[in-house]
Amino acid sequence: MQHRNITFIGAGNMAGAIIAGLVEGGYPADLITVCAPSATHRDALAERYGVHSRSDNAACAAEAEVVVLAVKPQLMADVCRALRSEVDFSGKLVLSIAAGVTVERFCALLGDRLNIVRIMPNTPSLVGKGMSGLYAPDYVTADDRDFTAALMTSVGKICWVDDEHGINQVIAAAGSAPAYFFLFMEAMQQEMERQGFPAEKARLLVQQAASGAAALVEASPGVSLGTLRERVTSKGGTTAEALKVMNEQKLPEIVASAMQAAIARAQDMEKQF
Ligand SMILES: NC(=O)C1=CN([C@@H]2O[C@H](COP(=O)(O)OP(=O)(O)OC[C@H]3O[C@@H](n4cnc5c(N)ncnc54)[C@H](OP(=O)(O)O)[C@@H]3O)[C@@H](O)[C@H]2O)C=CC1
Ligand SMILES: O=C(O)[C@@H]1CCC=N1
Repeated sequence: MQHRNITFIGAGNMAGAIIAGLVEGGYPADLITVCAPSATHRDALAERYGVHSRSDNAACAAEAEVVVLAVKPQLMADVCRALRSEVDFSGKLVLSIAAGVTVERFCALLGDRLNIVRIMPNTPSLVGKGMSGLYAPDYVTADDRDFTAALMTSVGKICWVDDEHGINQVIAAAGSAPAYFFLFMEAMQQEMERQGFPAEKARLLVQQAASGAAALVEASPGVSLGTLRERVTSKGGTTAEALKVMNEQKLPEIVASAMQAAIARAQDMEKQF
């Protein structure tokens, strides 16, 4: 892949996960700068991955070919206004990983026809197992799209969406989704502890079941998820009883409502931020 000079504005959980995945995947650390007001997170990334750590957003953005906006959505407008007063974004590629801040909003904040790609990543990028949705307005060049795709492919898999609303749907299915699985796994671990297993053993059982199931899905592209489920579910057996409880208590409906709530929140944020 091409290597460009990248500045991350924000050094939090998601920026850190992408930086870790990039550097561990071979992206030159020397080409990455991370900017945040306090030294705590950015210096930890600098120490761990060898990237540059600085506090001056505008100076770092001005020197970069690629600026990754990785602050919380509610701070994005203030951060962008401060950048715009000092940085000329023409000729730069801007990548936003924020939920709920649209291309239209970024153009209003940073300049018309801003060269921007919206990315919706997730934290498993940290271990090279990320899933990112990507959206770019029509005028973004093939070269910039290819660079962004290669960048995010180096920390996981990618999926382009044609319509910007697709980013909100990606949030529901991938950006927020690790937390759904963690909640499910936490509940399983807690029940095993109630059953008398020590925490460490309970976690191991749950962790291996989850990562094994995910690996099996990945290794069986032609097999539906329903079929994989059925292969575990012996007639009259234990799994059938467990799934009966989950269906009686409407787990599929709960999941659907939760995903719809994530999408609705992203749409609210688009109006708010
Ligand atoms: N967490 C996730 O799983 C995902 C998050 N996202 C998106 O990523 C973005 C960041 O989220 P997340 O990493 O979780 O947030 P965090 O709260 O972990 O990190 C936010 C970072 O922004 C920094 N920051 C605050 N103010 C400024 C400023 N004025 N200039 C530069 N940096 C600043 C903070 O600095 P300091 O280190 O000094 O506190 C911190 O490093 C959000 O927009 C979110 O929607 C997208 C997909 C998944
Ligand atoms: O919770 C959030 O808003 C962000 C976006 C997706 C994951 N975390």
